[in-house]
Amino acid sequence: MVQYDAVVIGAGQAGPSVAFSYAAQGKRVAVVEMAQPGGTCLNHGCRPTKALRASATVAHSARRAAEFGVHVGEVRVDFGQAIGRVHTLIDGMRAGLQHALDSADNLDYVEGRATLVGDPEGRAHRVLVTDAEGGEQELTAPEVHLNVGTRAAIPSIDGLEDVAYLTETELLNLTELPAHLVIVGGGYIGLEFGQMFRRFGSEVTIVAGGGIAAREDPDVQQILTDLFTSEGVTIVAGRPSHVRQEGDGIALEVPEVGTITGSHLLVATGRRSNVDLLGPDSGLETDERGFVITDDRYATSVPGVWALGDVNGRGAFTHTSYQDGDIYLHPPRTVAGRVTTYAMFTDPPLGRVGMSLQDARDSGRNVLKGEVPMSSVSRARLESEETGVMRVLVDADTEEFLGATILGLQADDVVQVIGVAMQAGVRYPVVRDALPIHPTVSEFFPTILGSLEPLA
Ligand SMILES: Cc1cc2nc3c(=O)[nH]c(=O)nc-3n(C[C@H](O)[C@H](O)[C@H](O)COP(=O)(O)OP(=O)(O)OC[C@H]3O[C@@H](n4cnc5c(N)ncnc54)[C@H](O)[C@@H]3O)c2cc1C
Ligand SMILES: NC(=O)c1ccc[n+]([C@@H]2O[C@H](COP(=O)([O-])OP(=O)(O)OC[C@H]3O[C@@H](n4cnc5c(N)ncnc54)[C@H](O)[C@@H]3O)[C@@H](O)[C@H]2O)c1
Repeated sequence: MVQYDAVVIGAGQAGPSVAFSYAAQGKRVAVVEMAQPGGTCLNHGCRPTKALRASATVAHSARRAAEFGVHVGEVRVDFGQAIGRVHTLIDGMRAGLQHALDSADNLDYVEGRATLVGDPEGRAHRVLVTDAEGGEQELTAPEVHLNVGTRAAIPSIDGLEDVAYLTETELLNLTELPAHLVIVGGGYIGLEFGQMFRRFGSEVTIVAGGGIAAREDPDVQQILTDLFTSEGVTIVAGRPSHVRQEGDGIALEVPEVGTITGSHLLVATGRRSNVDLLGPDSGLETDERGFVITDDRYATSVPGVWALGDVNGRGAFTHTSYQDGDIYLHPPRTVAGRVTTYAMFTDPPLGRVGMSLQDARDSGRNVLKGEVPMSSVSRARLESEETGVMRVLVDADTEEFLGATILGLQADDVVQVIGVAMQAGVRYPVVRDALPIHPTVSEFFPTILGSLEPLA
């Protein structure tokens, strides 16, 4: 049994920063990781997908080059090379983190799956670590920090377990381009991968229960549907009832549509919490979705155990997870009142913060709406990127920002103008009257905020 001052379980976004900070204060810390340091984001999430997206964007721009008076000849995608670039980048980033974990004083990096095995004497938590060969060691500490994240939630579809389906992890390990990628799920993962693989040259069919980008406003869903369709992606609304292997490929029965066949099947139907991997004796209270319940400084129902990142259900993004670590390390900061700004990295991307139109209608507040189509935004016109819309919602009585939906050029960055204003409690006339840079997308916020109308 090895004693520590703290054990961090999971080397995702929040865990390493807590561990490095503790170790720098002279506390003895163990970081237990069952897969690879960097967690989902670094190894099979944000970073490899955005690196791969960069190749897809280049292919798309090259195909459009003649529109801009640039002639590049035939565009040929070498998927092996594109994915090789991704792995080189990611391996380098992971090696940097691994080196930092291995070389920090007072910090032990322990490979294996951690289970919480109870606290019979009420003094220290016991963490059992089982490595890939079945070897076990026990660690004890008065403090345990959970950063165990989530994994792909696999829907119960008849026959699914008998076919070679992919999650994002296996998809990113392909070295050859799928001839026809069928994606179940039209959320972030389905749309980001769907557009990329289509731009690489795969046939792509998205089977979206509830439609694509189901949480967004109908006009946003329609713009995305039109965009994807124009690029040759097939979108069908429905939920597969049955899946089977058919020759080298797969066949899905979708009651609303019929049979869909493809060479590869990606399942992208949401995430589930990894709290179950901590074993049956963790004693942690969870919500109805299986996420760990915490207070505003991440304390769980078990004294001396904190939960940071996706596993606490307070965010589902790298930036929320990373910030959990930062907030935790800087008391008396709390997560209460955090404004979560986020983006879906289609091209063009969708930037979101706060209320959608439906949320605003449901709020019962006196809401004003301002919007412009991207086709009116001069920067977007100059770059021939006219797809999308900029929309801002404010409270007419309090002048607070309520939300923004920006679909279009640079929306992932542009939306942060409103996100920061909301977090800072800035009233909308301040942004309306601020001086913007020309020609940028953000320069349209004063225009939008100067022409607000009551929400119908
Ligand atoms: C394809 C994809 C694309 C994404 N793109 C974006 C994006 O562009 N922007 C964005 O903000 N977010 C994105 N996300 C979401 C983002 O990856 C997650 O929100 C983020 O990684 C959560 O970080 P975390 O540290 O909370 O958990 P994770 O990154 O999941 O880390 C948890 C770690 O804990 C380890 N672990 C779990 N249980 C145990 C155990 N019992 N013992 C030992 N170790 C354990 C896991 O192996 C893992 O390394 C994407 C996700 C996916 C899947
Ligand atoms: N850009 C980003 O920040 C980014 C990118 C990728 C992933 N992520 C994170 O990963 C999470 C998971 O992404 P995701 O796309 O898997 O989930 P999601 O929740 O965004 O979308 C899943 C979709 O699958 C549909 N669905 C569920 N079961 C189905 C079934 N049986 N048949 C057909 N459709 C079905 C749902 O209706 C939903 O629209 C996101 O919520 C986000 O937190 C973030």
